[in-house]
This record gives sequence, structure tokens and C-alpha cells, in this order.
Amino acid sequence: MLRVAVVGASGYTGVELIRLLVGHPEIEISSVTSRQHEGLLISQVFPSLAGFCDLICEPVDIAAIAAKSDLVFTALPHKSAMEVIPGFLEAGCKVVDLSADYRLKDQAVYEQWYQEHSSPELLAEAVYGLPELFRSELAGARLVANPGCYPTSVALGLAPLLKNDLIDPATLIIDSKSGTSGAGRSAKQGSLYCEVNEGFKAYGVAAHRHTPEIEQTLSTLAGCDVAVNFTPHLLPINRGILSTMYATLRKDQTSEDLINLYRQTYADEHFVRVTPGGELPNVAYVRGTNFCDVGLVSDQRTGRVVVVSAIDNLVKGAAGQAIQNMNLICGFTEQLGLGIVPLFP
Ligand SMILES: NC(=O)C1=CN([C@@H]2O[C@H](COP(=O)(O)OP(=O)(O)OC[C@H]3O[C@@H](n4cnc5c(N)ncnc54)[C@H](OP(=O)(O)O)[C@@H]3O)[C@@H](O)[C@H]2O)C=CC1
Ligand SMILES: CC(=O)N[C@@H](CCC(=O)OP(=O)(O)O)C(=O)O
Repeated sequence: MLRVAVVGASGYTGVELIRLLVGHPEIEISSVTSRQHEGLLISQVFPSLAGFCDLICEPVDIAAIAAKSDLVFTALPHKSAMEVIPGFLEAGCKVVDLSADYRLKDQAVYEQWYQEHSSPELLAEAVYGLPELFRSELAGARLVANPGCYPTSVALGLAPLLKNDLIDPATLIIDSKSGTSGAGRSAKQGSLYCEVNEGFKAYGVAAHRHTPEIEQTLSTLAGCDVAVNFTPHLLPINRGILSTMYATLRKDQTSEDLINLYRQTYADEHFVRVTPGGELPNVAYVRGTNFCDVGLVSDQRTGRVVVVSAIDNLVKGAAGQAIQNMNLICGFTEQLGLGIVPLFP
């Protein structure tokens, strides 16, 4: 059995990792951490885990955790993650990092959008863990940078168009909406019930830190520099991201042509489901699972294509994709532990 630790277990992605990992046949959870809940059972922190995980929350003691773990999931805020990851690597653990600390290849870009990087020497080694697009880079990796939630939904939605040079990237507009669990579990005024319920607002306009991550991936796919307008919105739901992406087609294409292209591109990808013509994704149909649903319409009146993708931000946008990456770097079947049917209604 592979021994895995969840560092940052008392957060939303931490509890989601545990929920999925308890059903994984090839691993055992060796350690869970929380500073605020040190000494408590994780099932006291999250009663949803009663009967499934009875580990006691520990502090983040790198040597103690590494001594009983082969792989560590770091589900910490950015900055805190890079303070501990070099230590876990030096102690011989593989790391799948859910934070943004190792996603951007260019240190200067990271420092422009986040803060000073304390271990830039690891940026070249870290593999950006979006298996459907970069699977070949993952085998044997020691450090995986798990993609951001918004960037996952955007990259999977646009990859077939960019790889086949079917759109003018300069015309791309990306409009995303996220459920409130995307903001994490720590207390913030903006996440309060009365601030979110019955409201719907844009935030981070022309300034959101996922913009450079989206541009890095889209530029790789397009083979040229891509700059986008990316506008996130906060939805009054717990989970889910819906991204709507607009771009001008280089030549006239019907919806049917493009849907066929998407079907071919993702034919062997279990976790990407292309919706039938006339239907578009809905966050309600991916809830609790690692699926990314993608659909599109070619608007022949304007010459633009509108692509819609839906994921669960805590699963394909975080914990599920992290487990998919663990499966790949450890040589397990990619879907292991992730074979769940969406919770509907
Ligand atoms: N929520 C989402 O949808 C997604 C989140 N992510 C990323 O995953 C990471 C975790 O997110 P999320 O679970 O939402 O965050 P939460 O705020 O819900 O949880 C953060 C966790 O980290 C622990 N923690 C915080 N600061 C420190 C520190 N300095 N040292 C040690 N432990 C610390 C907290 O526990 P305690 O304070 O008790 O120690 C808690 O367990 C973040 O980098 C986030 O950006 C990525 C994709 C999607
Ligand atoms: C709704 C909400 O607040 N979402 C978060 C993004 C979620 C996230 O997980 O960011 P990383 O993937 O980069 O860690 C935000 O906008 O900052």
C-alpha cells in the first residue's frame, strides 16, 4: 500500500482528498494535519468522515510525516505550501501540491502575481498536472503542480480549438463562475452567507491571479503567446465552476463539425465528457466527481464559437485531479479511486 499524507486536512480540498482517498484500494492515509485542530480526530473536525477516517490531526512536522509517508498532498494556501515542500522532497517523499506555488514556470511571472518565491530551483522540475493535456510529462515525476480550478475548466474547454488553430487567440474572452467553496474554509467576509446568497458578482476583473496560469497553458497549446480577458464570478452555490469561452473562428465551422472534433480529441479521456449537440454542461451534472463536461455552439451569424465547460472545483479542480496525478506518477490505473457517479439531484 502507498502511504499518503494530507497536509492541510481541515480545509475544503483536504476533506475532499480524504473523502476520495478512503475509497482508493492502493493507498492508506498515513497522516492528516491541522494546526487549529491539532489533537482532534479528523472525524470530529468533519463529522461527515465518521466511520471512514479516525486519524488524529497533527502539526506539520516534516520529519515525522515523511517517516510514515511515501507521498504528500499539500492542500495549503500558496506561500505556506512552498515553505514545506522542499523539506518533504528532501526527505524522499513525492509531492502533489494543490496550491499555485509551482504552477508558473517563470519565476518573474509568479513574483508579479503572488510573492517572492522561496524555492525557484524547483520550478523547472515541477510538472503541471493536467493529465488530459500533458500526461507524458507525469510518469515518474517527484513534484506535481496541480492546476488551478478555473484554469482546468478553461484549458480543457479550449484545447481542441487551439491545438488545431481553429480560432484567433487574440479574440478570446473567458467568463467563469465558481461556487463559494473555491474560496476555502477560512473565515472571510466575502464568503459569509449574506454576502453570497442571492447575489452574483464579478471579481478580480483584469487582475485575477489565475490569468497568467491560463495564459501559460493556452500559449503552450496554441504555440504562440496568448493573452486573454478572464473574468471570474462568485456563484451562490457550494461547488462547481462553469466557464463560458468566446472566440472568433478562423473559418466557418458548424457546431456539428466542432463537436466531432472534440469527440475525437477526448475519445480516450474518461474524465472529459463532450455533451451532445444542443446540450450544454451544467455544474449539477458533475457534482462530486472528476468529470469535466464540455459543450459548444458555433454562432455562424457572428463567426464566433461559444464553448462551455463544467467541473466540480473541489474534484477535477483540486482533489480529484490530484489523485489522478498521484495514480499516474505512482503507476496506478488513472481512474482508481475516482469511479464515482455524479450526485444528482
Ligand atoms: N477550494 C478550491 O476549490 C481549490 C483550492 N485550491 C488550492 O488548494 C489549497 C487549499 O485550498 P482550500 O482547501 O480551499 O483552503 P482552506 O482554507 O479551506 O484550507 C487550508 C488548509 O491549510 C491549513 N493551513 C493554512 N495555513 C497553514 C500554514 N501556514 N501552515 C500549515 N497549514 C496551514 C489549514 O488548516 P489549519 O489552519 O488548521 O492549519 C487548512 O487545513 C490552496 O492553495 C487553494 O488555493 C486549488 C483548487 C481549488
Ligand atoms: C471562488 C474563489 O474565491 N475562488 C478562488 C480560486 C480558487 C482556487 O482554488 O485557487 P487556486 O486553484 O489557485 O489555488 C479565487 O478566486 O481566488
